[in-house]
Order: sequence, then structure tokens, then C-alpha cells
Amino acid sequence: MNQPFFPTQKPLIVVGTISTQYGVKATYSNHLPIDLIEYRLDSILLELNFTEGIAALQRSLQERSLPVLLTIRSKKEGGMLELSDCERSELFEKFFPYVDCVDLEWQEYSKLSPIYSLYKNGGKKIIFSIHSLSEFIDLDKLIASLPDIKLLDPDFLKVAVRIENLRQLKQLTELFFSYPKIPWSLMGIGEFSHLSRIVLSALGSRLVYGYIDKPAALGQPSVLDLKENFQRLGIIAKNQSLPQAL
Ligand SMILES: O=C1C[C@@](O)(C(=O)O)C[C@@H](O)[C@@H]1O
Repeated sequence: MNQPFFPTQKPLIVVGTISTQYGVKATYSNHLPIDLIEYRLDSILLELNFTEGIAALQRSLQERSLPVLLTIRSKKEGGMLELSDCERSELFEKFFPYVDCVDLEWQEYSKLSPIYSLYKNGGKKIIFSIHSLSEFIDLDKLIASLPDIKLLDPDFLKVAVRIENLRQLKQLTELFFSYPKIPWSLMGIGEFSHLSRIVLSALGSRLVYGYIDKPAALGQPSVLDLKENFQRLGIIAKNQSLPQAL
């Protein structure tokens, strides 16, 4: 198995989320305008027999042609599957050899630190993610945690937050200017989801998420809608499917 190239150097990385068994198949049969595939394992496993499903997914991941990001969202953070902390950690361990990048919830770092060490020492990319699904985030609290986050040197710091008005979107954009060295991946959820992804991608957000099979969050656009709008607005060139430079 040749490990697919992870496009770290790209200024904007398009992530296609899959949440269903159908999505897993589509990923291998289509040419999608994405750089990275997000496996929402907490959702994909819902439809499968647990043990057989894990083995089948591991087999298909061995054949992957794009880098894969593993996400196993806890129920508290909007995940679909009821898993104990121990079961979730075991899943992270089982999929370690088959993926290129992992999403770890910063709020749950105390439980996930062995998984962080496993992936970091194994040379995988790390996304720390912070969510606030139902309301705007407490930015002071986020800013207070930046020194601890920096010590762990993640490849990306993702903040996915409910945005209810343009003032909140502006507040989020200010993070780029106040902390320019952080590899931010910022996005809105809800009514301003699509607009926020356009604005934040144009300003330098490193990862932009769209869905391949079905929305994984309120208002999440499809990767095809993202591509169309990015091309129309000049964020990516018209003759390119993927962004090269901002
Ligand atoms: O955290 C994120 C971002 C997301 O919630 C979105 O809004 O696109 C989709 C999730 O699957 C992913 O893990």
C-alpha cells in the first residue's frame, strides 16, 4: 500500500465528509473535487454490523487513493454512535495504520492524550477540534487555551461554531489577524455556514469541509457547491478543480 500524499503545503485543503456506507463507495468510484476524505466513523458504523463493518472499512482504506482523515465524534460533540471512552479509544487504535490524519476534540484531550501520542509519534497529521454546535463560542476561553494547544503542535486547529449573525462571523475572522501563526481551520455551522466557509477560506482558513453523501452538520454545503462557488468567486481558478493558491 502506497500512502497517499498529504497536501500540507496547499494553502486551502478541501475536505469531503462521508457519513454513510454509500459515501465510502462513492469515494472510490468518483473523481471528486477534494484533497482529503473525512471518515465520520461514528456515523458510518451506525449502518454496519460493528465487527464486520470495521474489517470491511479497513480493507477499503488500504486501497485509498486520497489521504483519509479519521473522525470519531463523541455523542456530547454531535456524534451519532453511543461509545464509551474506552471503545472510542480502541477504534482510534484499530484505524491508526489505515489513515493519514486524525481529528481529536480538544475539550476531551485529557481522555485522548494516549491517542494523540500514538498518532503524533506515528507521523500522522493532527487536527485539534473545538465545537460549539448550538451557540457562538466563548472566544476568551478559546484564546486562553492557545498556549496549551501550541505546546502540542497540532497541524491544524479547527473551530466549528454556530454562527447566527454577521457580527459573529467578523469576530471569528479576527482570530486570523490576532494569532497569525496558528494553523486555523475556521468554519460556521447553521444559517451562515456556506457564507462563512467562503469568507474564511478566502482569508486563509486551511481546511474547508463539504459533504460528499449527506450533510454532517447543520448547513454544511456539498463539496460540489463549494467548488462551484469558489470558482465563481475566484477563490480557485475556473479551470482547476482544486485550490492552488489564495
Ligand atoms: O468538525 C467538522 C466540521 C463539520 O461539523 C462541518 O461543519 O463541516 C463536519 C464534521 O464532520 C467535521 O468533523
